[in-house]
Amino acid sequence: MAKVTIIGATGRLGSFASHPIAGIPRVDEVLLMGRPGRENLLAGLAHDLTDSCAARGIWTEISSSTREEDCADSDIIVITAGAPRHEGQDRIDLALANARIIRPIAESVGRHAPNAIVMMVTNPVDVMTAVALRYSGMEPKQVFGLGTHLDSMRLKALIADYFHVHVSEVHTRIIGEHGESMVPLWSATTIGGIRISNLPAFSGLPMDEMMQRVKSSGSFIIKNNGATIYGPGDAIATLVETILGNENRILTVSSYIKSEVHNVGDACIGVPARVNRRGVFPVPIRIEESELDAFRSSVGKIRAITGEILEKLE
Ligand SMILES: NC(=O)C1=CN([C@@H]2O[C@H](COP(=O)(O)OP(=O)(O)OC[C@H]3O[C@@H](n4cnc5c(N)ncnc54)[C@H](O)[C@@H]3O)[C@@H](O)[C@H]2O)C=CC1
Ligand SMILES: O=C([O-])CC(=O)C(=O)O
Repeated sequence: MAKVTIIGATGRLGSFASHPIAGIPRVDEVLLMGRPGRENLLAGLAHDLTDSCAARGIWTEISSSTREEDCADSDIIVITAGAPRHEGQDRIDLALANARIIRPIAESVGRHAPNAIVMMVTNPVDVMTAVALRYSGMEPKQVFGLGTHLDSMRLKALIADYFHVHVSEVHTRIIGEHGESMVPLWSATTIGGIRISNLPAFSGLPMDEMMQRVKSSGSFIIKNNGATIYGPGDAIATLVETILGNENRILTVSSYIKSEVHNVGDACIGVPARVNRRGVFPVPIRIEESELDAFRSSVGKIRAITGEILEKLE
């Protein structure tokens, strides 16, 4: 059984994510953490979530705290603390302000829960994953970000809709930045195990429109509904379940890569990784030349921004 801690639990995403996480059978304890001064909010949330467990007929212990040391003994720590973007902003615009929030959180997690697996969600997620890795002092396999997993799921749903097939028949992947420079791997996209380029309807596939839709999903939802909650919340829960179930699924998460993709690396970025109870393990892959050029440029962008941010934090 496992303890999952959510840091940033009073926020819109943190509070929603706690709901599916509390329902995962291998989770027996959920700790909702927030900043000092938020005790009442956290207590109310914990009480409501306890009621939700009762209504679902499950027994998960829900607690709340503003004391850093209480994250000790966590198996997984999900970090959603930090500012969200507003209409018109790019995720990258949040980098310095959120890095200043994530640094002390990462230091505290490294001190109190050095054996946990840390899932970074705060944006810009690739840069924040690097900040968490640096300041927690933990190993790369232990610290990863939600990366392009949600983007990959968004594309998967669009492809399933276009080909009129069940979503589980579609395998696809977006790698690179969780942001403008993300790279769809059309060469690795299959339906029922068949490459989509071998299917008759492929010639009409509106690839550019689909990618535009994926890239603008976050801003569309923020503009119309204030925040993205259900998509990322359930994506977070899927990852928690994959880790605790030691499932060895290949999911596209932000991990530190040295040179796993055609010698491109030295950044935390969305890549296919094997996810299990010990953490995340990027899978060395070969991709097509045009995809590689785009991935190289995405890695270059994130490496440069990460370098600037880490320098400013020193
Ligand atoms: N990677 C992804 O796919 C996604 C990432 N996000 C990111 O998750 C983060 C949270 O989003 P929301 O929950 O919508 O925002 P929110 O504003 O509702 O919640 C933010 C949370 O961060 C906490 N916080 C703010 N400043 C803090 C500080 N100085 N120290 C400690 N905690 C602090 C707040 O108390 C609150 O709990 C944002 O950075 C957002 O961009 C959101 C959706 C998807
Ligand atoms: O768009 C945002 O700012 C939130 C996010 O990362 C997403 O939903 O993809």
